[in-house]
Amino acid sequence: MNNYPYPIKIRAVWWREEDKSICWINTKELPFKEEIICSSDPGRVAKAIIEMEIRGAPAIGVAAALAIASYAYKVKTRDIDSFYREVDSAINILWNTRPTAHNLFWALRRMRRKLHEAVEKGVSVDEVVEILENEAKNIMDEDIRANIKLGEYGAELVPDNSTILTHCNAGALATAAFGTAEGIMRAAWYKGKKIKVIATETRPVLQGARLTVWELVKEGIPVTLITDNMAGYVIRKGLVDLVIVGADRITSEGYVVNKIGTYMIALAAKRKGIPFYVAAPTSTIDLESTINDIVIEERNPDEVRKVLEKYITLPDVSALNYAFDITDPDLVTAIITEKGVIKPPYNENLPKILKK
Ligand SMILES: CSC[C@@H](O)[C@@H](O)C(=O)COP(=O)(O)O
Repeated sequence: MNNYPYPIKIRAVWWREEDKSICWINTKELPFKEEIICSSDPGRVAKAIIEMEIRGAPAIGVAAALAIASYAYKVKTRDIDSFYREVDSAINILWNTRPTAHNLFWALRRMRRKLHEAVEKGVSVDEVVEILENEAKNIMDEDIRANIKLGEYGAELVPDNSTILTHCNAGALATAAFGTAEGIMRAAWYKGKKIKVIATETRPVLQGARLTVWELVKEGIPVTLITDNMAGYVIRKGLVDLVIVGADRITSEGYVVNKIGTYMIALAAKRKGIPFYVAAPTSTIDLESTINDIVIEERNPDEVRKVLEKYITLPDVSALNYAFDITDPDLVTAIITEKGVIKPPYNENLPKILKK
């Protein structure tokens, strides 16, 4: 297991075998400090997700699954019904952390299904614990493999010597490893394509400036940082050949929910006539949902009033803090998944690809 065709230099979340705990790199501290935290407490992992120590839709899903597996080892009771109730309430704690990232619910549903099936079969608590560990490890490994696969599909769409604009962090730190949008950049880079990246800073949490820049520098891929409000101008000026972003949720019609600011970039790309690609594993696609079901997370307005914990405005000014926005399907050139590149019409082609 774990034979990946490319170097895996950065992991956002992983399993620590010695004490069956989940570990993560605290992205709140990057790029200044590489702090590793390990825990088996679902409440602690939930806090890490809410406060964005762990963030990025696929990473959140993997972390939630590993947290459940780790907690299962710590449950004391050997009575299967009490065990079921305790693990089920841990699932609920993680369920109520961030409302937009589809991968969270997808991963927790998988864990709950395994728990339910095992208990129905009448197996022992120790066996269920092992089943949960295997399922969580599968979710993690599948995420890494999906990113590599979609990275390879996407790399074929990246011209040599091109400049890619990306928004926020859809990198290794937003997934179990390798990244989605950045997975494409990594695959293109390892295949020898000379690419350059323009990264937006991504206010208010600065994932682009703090995380994307750190990752790309570590990889040796040339990166230039811009403020979010420069994106329109650099696209208009012809400094960008293509845009690649990640996604937190994709609806059945092909609406893309991604980091706030994505929509403005998609509009500018359309106007300029350059491709706007969305990179996401199929675990981000929710065929059951339509645009009416999307819940956009609203975070503490203090994130907008502050930069790196320091107020930049009057502390009591009214501020909005939508964490995500919605990009219409007609602005999306293609959705790149581990099952292939999906072109419009998305309402017809998404279900076809997902059934593969
Ligand atoms: C691969 S996750 C999707 C990303 O493009 C992006 O929206 C993102 O970084 C997630 O947001 P975050 O709020 O940091 O969890």
